[in-house]
Amino acid sequence: MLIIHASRFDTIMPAFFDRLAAAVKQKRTPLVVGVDPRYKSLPADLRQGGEDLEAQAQAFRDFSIGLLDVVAPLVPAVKPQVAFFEQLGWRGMQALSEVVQHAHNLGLLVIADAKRNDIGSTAEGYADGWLGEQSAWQGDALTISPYLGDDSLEPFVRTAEQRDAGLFVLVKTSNPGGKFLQDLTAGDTTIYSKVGKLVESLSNDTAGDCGYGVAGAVVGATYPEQLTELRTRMPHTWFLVPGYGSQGGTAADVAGAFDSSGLGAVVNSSRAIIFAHARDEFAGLDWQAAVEKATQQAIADLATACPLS
Ligand SMILES: O=C(O)c1cc(=O)[nH]c(=O)n1[C@@H]1O[C@H](COP(=O)(O)O)[C@@H](O)[C@H]1O
Repeated sequence: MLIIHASRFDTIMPAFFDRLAAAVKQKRTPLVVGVDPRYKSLPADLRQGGEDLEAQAQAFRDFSIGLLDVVAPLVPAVKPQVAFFEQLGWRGMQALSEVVQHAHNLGLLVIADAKRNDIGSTAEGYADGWLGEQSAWQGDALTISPYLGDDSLEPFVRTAEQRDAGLFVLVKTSNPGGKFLQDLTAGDTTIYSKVGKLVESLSNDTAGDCGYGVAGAVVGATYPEQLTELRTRMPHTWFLVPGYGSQGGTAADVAGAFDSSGLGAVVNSSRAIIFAHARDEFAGLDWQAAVEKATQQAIADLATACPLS
Protein backbone atom coordinates (compact mmCIF):
# COMPACT_ATOMS: atom_id res chain seq x y z
CA MET A 1 0.00 0.00 0.00
CA LEU A 2 1.42 3.38 -0.99
CA ILE A 3 1.09 5.96 1.74
CA ILE A 4 -0.30 9.29 0.48
CA HIS A 5 0.40 11.89 3.11
CA ALA A 6 -1.64 15.02 3.62
CA SER A 7 -0.59 17.80 1.26
CA ARG A 8 1.97 20.12 2.83
CA PHE A 9 0.91 22.76 0.35
CA ASP A 10 -2.49 23.22 2.03
CA THR A 11 -1.31 26.44 3.62
CA ILE A 12 0.00 29.40 1.64
CA MET A 13 3.80 29.29 1.52
CA PRO A 14 6.52 31.55 0.17
CA ALA A 15 8.04 30.52 -3.16
CA PHE A 16 10.55 27.66 -2.93
CA PHE A 17 13.69 29.72 -3.49
CA ASP A 18 12.58 32.25 -0.86
CA ARG A 19 12.18 29.34 1.56
CA LEU A 20 15.55 27.93 0.53
CA ALA A 21 17.28 31.31 0.96
CA ALA A 22 15.76 31.64 4.45
CA ALA A 23 16.82 28.09 5.38
CA VAL A 24 20.39 28.64 4.14
CA LYS A 25 20.60 31.84 6.22
CA GLN A 26 19.15 30.11 9.27
CA LYS A 27 21.50 27.10 9.12
CA ARG A 28 24.41 29.31 7.97
CA THR A 29 25.44 26.86 5.27
CA PRO A 30 24.63 26.05 1.62
CA LEU A 31 25.35 22.33 2.19
CA VAL A 32 22.71 19.87 1.02
CA VAL A 33 23.05 16.22 1.99
CA GLY A 34 22.25 13.72 -0.75
CA VAL A 35 20.19 10.71 0.35
CA ASP A 36 21.64 8.11 -2.03
CA PRO A 37 21.28 4.75 -0.27
CA ARG A 38 23.27 1.97 -1.94
CA TYR A 39 22.54 -1.35 -0.25
CA LYS A 40 26.09 -2.71 -0.23
CA SER A 41 27.47 0.52 1.25
CA LEU A 42 25.05 0.66 4.19
CA PRO A 43 26.43 0.04 7.70
CA ALA A 44 26.56 -3.71 8.35
CA ASP A 45 24.00 -3.66 11.17
CA LEU A 46 21.38 -2.26 8.77
CA ARG A 47 21.94 -5.13 6.32
CA GLN A 48 20.91 -7.91 8.68
CA GLY A 49 17.46 -8.44 7.13
CA GLY A 50 18.73 -10.06 3.92
CA GLU A 51 18.73 -8.89 0.32
CA ASP A 52 15.19 -9.36 -0.93
CA LEU A 53 13.43 -6.21 -2.08
CA GLU A 54 11.33 -5.88 1.07
CA ALA A 55 14.41 -6.17 3.31
CA GLN A 56 16.38 -3.68 1.21
CA ALA A 57 13.50 -1.19 1.24
CA GLN A 58 13.30 -1.50 5.04
CA ALA A 59 17.08 -0.96 5.26
CA PHE A 60 16.82 2.15 3.04
CA ARG A 61 14.00 3.47 5.23
CA ASP A 62 15.92 2.89 8.48
CA PHE A 63 19.17 4.30 7.06
CA SER A 64 17.59 7.38 5.47
CA ILE A 65 15.53 8.23 8.52
CA GLY A 66 18.56 7.77 10.81
CA LEU A 67 20.55 9.99 8.45
CA LEU A 68 17.90 12.74 8.42
CA ASP A 69 17.74 12.74 12.22
CA VAL A 70 21.48 13.52 12.33
CA VAL A 71 21.66 16.15 9.57
CA ALA A 72 18.36 18.00 10.17
CA PRO A 73 19.77 20.44 12.76
CA LEU A 74 22.77 21.16 10.53
CA VAL A 75 21.65 21.69 6.91
CA PRO A 76 18.80 23.47 5.09
CA ALA A 77 17.82 20.72 2.66
CA VAL A 78 18.29 17.14 1.54
CA LYS A 79 18.29 15.63 -1.93
CA PRO A 80 16.94 12.09 -2.12
CA GLN A 81 18.26 10.34 -5.24
CA VAL A 82 15.14 8.65 -6.58
CA ALA A 83 17.11 6.07 -8.62
CA PHE A 84 18.09 4.09 -5.54
CA PHE A 85 14.51 3.89 -4.29
CA GLU A 86 13.08 3.24 -7.75
CA GLN A 87 15.32 0.19 -8.24
CA LEU A 88 13.34 -1.52 -5.47
CA GLY A 89 9.99 -0.99 -7.23
CA TRP A 90 6.90 0.04 -5.26
CA ARG A 91 8.53 -0.98 -1.98
CA GLY A 92 11.33 1.49 -2.59
CA MET A 93 8.94 4.24 -3.65
CA GLN A 94 6.86 3.68 -0.51
CA ALA A 95 10.05 4.00 1.53
CA LEU A 96 10.88 7.22 -0.37
CA SER A 97 7.46 8.64 0.48
CA GLU A 98 8.04 7.98 4.18
CA VAL A 99 11.55 9.42 4.03
CA VAL A 100 10.28 12.65 2.41
CA GLN A 101 7.52 12.90 5.03
CA HIS A 102 10.11 12.44 7.80
CA ALA A 103 12.32 15.15 6.27
CA HIS A 104 9.40 17.56 6.22
CA ASN A 105 8.53 16.70 9.82
CA LEU A 106 12.10 17.67 10.74
CA GLY A 107 11.77 20.99 8.89
CA LEU A 108 14.07 20.07 5.99
CA LEU A 109 13.41 21.17 2.42
CA VAL A 110 13.41 18.26 -0.03
CA ILE A 111 14.86 18.31 -3.55
CA ALA A 112 13.61 15.19 -5.34
CA ASP A 113 16.41 14.16 -7.68
CA ALA A 114 14.40 12.29 -10.32
CA LYS A 115 15.71 14.03 -13.47
CA ARG A 116 12.34 13.76 -15.20
CA ASN A 117 11.00 15.06 -18.51
CA ASP A 118 9.19 14.16 -21.76
CA ILE A 119 7.18 15.93 -24.46
CA GLY A 120 5.02 18.67 -22.94
CA SER A 121 1.75 16.73 -22.74
CA THR A 122 3.48 13.85 -20.94
CA ALA A 123 5.64 16.17 -18.85
CA GLU A 124 2.39 17.38 -17.29
CA GLY A 125 2.07 13.93 -15.74
CA TYR A 126 5.58 14.06 -14.31
CA ALA A 127 5.06 17.60 -13.02
CA ASP A 128 1.82 16.57 -11.34
CA GLY A 129 3.26 13.32 -10.02
CA TRP A 130 6.24 14.96 -8.37
CA LEU A 131 5.00 18.42 -7.43
CA GLY A 132 1.20 18.35 -7.79
CA GLU A 133 -1.48 18.51 -5.14
CA GLN A 134 -1.86 14.75 -4.82
CA SER A 135 1.80 13.87 -5.23
CA ALA A 136 2.76 10.84 -3.17
CA TRP A 137 6.23 12.32 -2.72
CA GLN A 138 5.58 15.99 -2.11
CA GLY A 139 9.03 17.23 -3.07
CA ASP A 140 9.69 20.93 -2.56
CA ALA A 141 11.76 20.89 -5.75
CA LEU A 142 12.54 18.53 -8.61
CA THR A 143 15.50 18.01 -10.97
CA ILE A 144 14.54 17.93 -14.68
CA SER A 145 16.22 17.49 -18.05
CA PRO A 146 15.99 20.22 -20.74
CA TYR A 147 16.75 18.01 -23.72
CA LEU A 148 13.20 17.76 -25.04
CA GLY A 149 13.15 21.52 -25.49
CA ASP A 150 11.54 24.65 -24.09
CA ASP A 151 7.95 23.39 -24.44
CA SER A 152 8.82 20.38 -22.27
CA LEU A 153 9.78 22.70 -19.39
CA GLU A 154 6.51 24.66 -19.44
CA PRO A 155 4.32 22.17 -17.50
CA PHE A 156 6.94 22.00 -14.76
CA VAL A 157 7.19 25.79 -14.54
CA ARG A 158 3.39 26.12 -14.39
CA THR A 159 3.03 23.48 -11.69
CA ALA A 160 5.98 24.79 -9.69
CA GLU A 161 4.54 28.30 -9.73
CA GLN A 162 1.10 27.07 -8.65
CA ARG A 163 2.57 24.96 -5.86
CA ASP A 164 5.37 27.26 -4.68
CA ALA A 165 7.80 24.53 -5.62
CA GLY A 166 11.18 24.78 -7.37
CA LEU A 167 12.92 23.22 -10.35
CA PHE A 168 16.55 22.46 -11.08
CA VAL A 169 17.21 22.09 -14.80
CA LEU A 170 20.37 20.23 -15.89
CA VAL A 171 22.63 22.87 -17.45
CA LYS A 172 26.27 21.78 -17.01
CA THR A 173 26.44 18.40 -15.31
CA SER A 174 29.34 17.21 -13.16
CA ASN A 175 30.19 14.04 -15.12
CA PRO A 176 33.05 13.98 -17.66
CA GLY A 177 30.75 12.66 -20.43
CA GLY A 178 28.44 15.65 -20.08
CA LYS A 179 30.65 17.55 -22.50
CA PHE A 180 29.65 15.17 -25.30
CA LEU A 181 26.49 17.21 -25.81
CA GLN A 182 26.61 20.15 -23.43
CA ASP A 183 29.87 21.64 -24.70
CA LEU A 184 28.98 21.42 -28.41
CA THR A 185 28.84 24.73 -30.19
CA ALA A 186 25.46 25.70 -31.59
CA GLY A 187 25.64 28.89 -33.66
CA ASP A 188 27.84 31.25 -31.66
CA THR A 189 27.41 29.59 -28.29
CA THR A 190 27.60 26.26 -26.46
CA ILE A 191 24.58 24.08 -25.78
CA TYR A 192 24.97 24.50 -22.03
CA SER A 193 25.06 28.31 -22.41
CA LYS A 194 21.93 28.15 -24.56
CA VAL A 195 20.15 26.03 -21.94
CA GLY A 196 21.41 28.41 -19.27
CA LYS A 197 19.94 31.36 -21.16
CA LEU A 198 16.56 29.64 -21.40
CA VAL A 199 16.55 28.79 -17.68
CA GLU A 200 17.58 32.36 -16.78
CA SER A 201 14.69 33.75 -18.83
CA LEU A 202 12.24 31.47 -16.99
CA SER A 203 13.67 32.60 -13.66
CA ASN A 204 13.79 36.28 -14.57
CA ASP A 205 10.05 36.11 -15.33
CA THR A 206 9.23 34.50 -11.98
CA ALA A 207 11.73 36.03 -9.52
CA GLY A 208 10.55 36.02 -5.90
CA ASP A 209 11.50 38.17 -2.90
CA CYS A 210 15.04 36.77 -2.78
CA GLY A 211 15.58 37.70 -6.44
CA TYR A 212 15.62 34.12 -7.71
CA GLY A 213 12.90 32.63 -9.94
CA VAL A 214 11.16 29.28 -10.11
CA ALA A 215 13.75 27.56 -12.34
CA GLY A 216 17.13 26.73 -10.82
CA ALA A 217 20.06 25.16 -12.65
CA VAL A 218 22.27 22.15 -12.00
CA VAL A 219 25.91 23.11 -12.53
CA GLY A 220 28.69 20.74 -11.47
CA ALA A 221 31.46 21.63 -9.00
CA THR A 222 33.82 19.79 -11.34
CA TYR A 223 33.65 22.68 -13.86
CA PRO A 224 34.57 25.74 -11.76
CA GLU A 225 35.25 28.03 -14.73
CA GLN A 226 31.85 27.39 -16.28
CA LEU A 227 30.24 27.70 -12.83
CA THR A 228 31.66 31.20 -12.43
CA GLU A 229 30.74 32.14 -16.01
CA LEU A 230 27.15 30.92 -15.58
CA ARG A 231 26.75 32.72 -12.22
CA THR A 232 27.47 36.01 -14.02
CA ARG A 233 25.12 35.23 -16.89
CA MET A 234 22.28 33.83 -14.76
CA PRO A 235 21.68 36.36 -11.96
CA HIS A 236 18.09 35.21 -11.24
CA THR A 237 18.85 31.48 -11.24
CA TRP A 238 19.64 29.51 -8.08
CA PHE A 239 22.26 26.79 -8.62
CA LEU A 240 22.33 23.22 -7.34
CA VAL A 241 26.01 22.26 -7.37
CA PRO A 242 26.74 18.51 -7.22
CA GLY A 243 30.21 16.99 -7.60
CA TYR A 244 31.66 18.43 -4.37
CA GLY A 245 33.38 15.73 -2.27
CA SER A 246 33.43 12.25 -3.81
CA GLN A 247 33.68 13.52 -7.41
CA GLY A 248 36.66 15.72 -6.58
CA GLY A 249 35.07 19.20 -6.45
CA THR A 250 36.51 21.38 -3.65
CA ALA A 251 35.31 24.41 -1.69
CA ALA A 252 37.50 26.61 -3.89
CA ASP A 253 35.86 25.10 -6.97
CA VAL A 254 32.34 26.04 -5.81
CA ALA A 255 33.22 29.57 -4.68
CA GLY A 256 32.09 31.05 -8.01
CA ALA A 257 28.55 29.72 -7.56
CA PHE A 258 27.47 32.27 -4.93
CA ASP A 259 26.21 35.83 -5.19
CA SER A 260 27.72 38.65 -3.14
CA SER A 261 25.53 37.75 -0.12
CA GLY A 262 26.66 34.14 -0.15
CA LEU A 263 23.28 33.02 -1.51
CA GLY A 264 22.28 31.74 -4.96
CA ALA A 265 23.61 28.20 -4.64
CA VAL A 266 23.42 25.03 -2.61
CA VAL A 267 26.18 22.43 -2.75
CA ASN A 268 25.33 18.74 -2.62
CA SER A 269 27.43 16.02 -1.07
CA SER A 270 26.15 12.44 -0.95
CA ARG A 271 28.60 9.52 -0.54
CA ALA A 272 31.30 11.48 1.32
CA ILE A 273 28.78 12.21 4.08
CA ILE A 274 26.29 9.38 4.16
CA PHE A 275 28.92 6.64 3.99
CA ALA A 276 31.42 8.46 6.22
CA HIS A 277 31.63 5.34 8.43
CA ALA A 278 33.82 3.81 5.67
CA ARG A 279 36.30 6.72 5.69
CA ASP A 280 39.58 5.99 7.54
CA GLU A 281 39.47 9.31 9.39
CA PHE A 282 36.16 8.30 11.05
CA ALA A 283 37.15 4.71 11.89
CA GLY A 284 35.81 3.61 15.27
CA LEU A 285 32.77 5.91 15.17
CA ASP A 286 29.28 4.50 14.75
CA TRP A 287 27.76 5.41 11.40
CA GLN A 288 25.59 8.27 12.65
CA ALA A 289 28.49 9.84 14.57
CA ALA A 290 30.58 9.56 11.39
CA VAL A 291 27.80 11.26 9.39
CA GLU A 292 27.64 14.09 11.92
CA LYS A 293 31.41 14.64 11.84
CA ALA A 294 31.54 14.53 8.02
CA THR A 295 28.64 17.00 7.78
CA GLN A 296 30.30 19.40 10.22
CA GLN A 297 33.58 19.05 8.31
CA ALA A 298 31.89 19.87 4.96
CA ILE A 299 30.07 22.85 6.52
CA ALA A 300 33.36 24.25 7.85
CA ASP A 301 35.06 23.64 4.52
CA LEU A 302 32.30 25.37 2.51
CA ALA A 303 32.29 28.33 4.91
CA THR A 304 35.69 29.23 3.44
CA ALA A 305 34.07 29.59 -0.01
CA CYS A 306 30.63 30.93 0.77
CA PRO A 307 30.65 34.48 2.18
CA LEU A 308 27.22 34.37 3.87
CA SER A 309 26.47 37.89 5.09
O1 LIG B 1 21.20 16.46 -10.37
C1 LIG B 1 22.10 16.04 -9.61
O2 LIG B 1 21.97 16.11 -8.40
C2 LIG B 1 23.37 15.63 -10.20
C3 LIG B 1 23.74 16.25 -11.37
C4 LIG B 1 25.05 16.14 -11.82
O3 LIG B 1 25.47 16.77 -12.78
N1 LIG B 1 25.91 15.33 -11.13
C5 LIG B 1 25.53 14.63 -10.02
O4 LIG B 1 26.38 13.96 -9.43
N2 LIG B 1 24.23 14.72 -9.58
C6 LIG B 1 23.76 13.90 -8.45
O5 LIG B 1 24.42 14.33 -7.25
C7 LIG B 1 24.76 13.23 -6.43
C8 LIG B 1 26.27 13.19 -6.27
O6 LIG B 1 26.64 12.21 -5.35
P1 LIG B 1 28.13 12.14 -4.73
O7 LIG B 1 29.06 12.10 -5.87
O8 LIG B 1 28.11 10.86 -3.95
O9 LIG B 1 28.31 13.36 -3.86
C9 LIG B 1 24.16 11.99 -7.09
O10 LIG B 1 22.86 11.80 -6.56
C10 LIG B 1 24.05 12.39 -8.54
O11 LIG B 1 22.99 11.73 -9.20
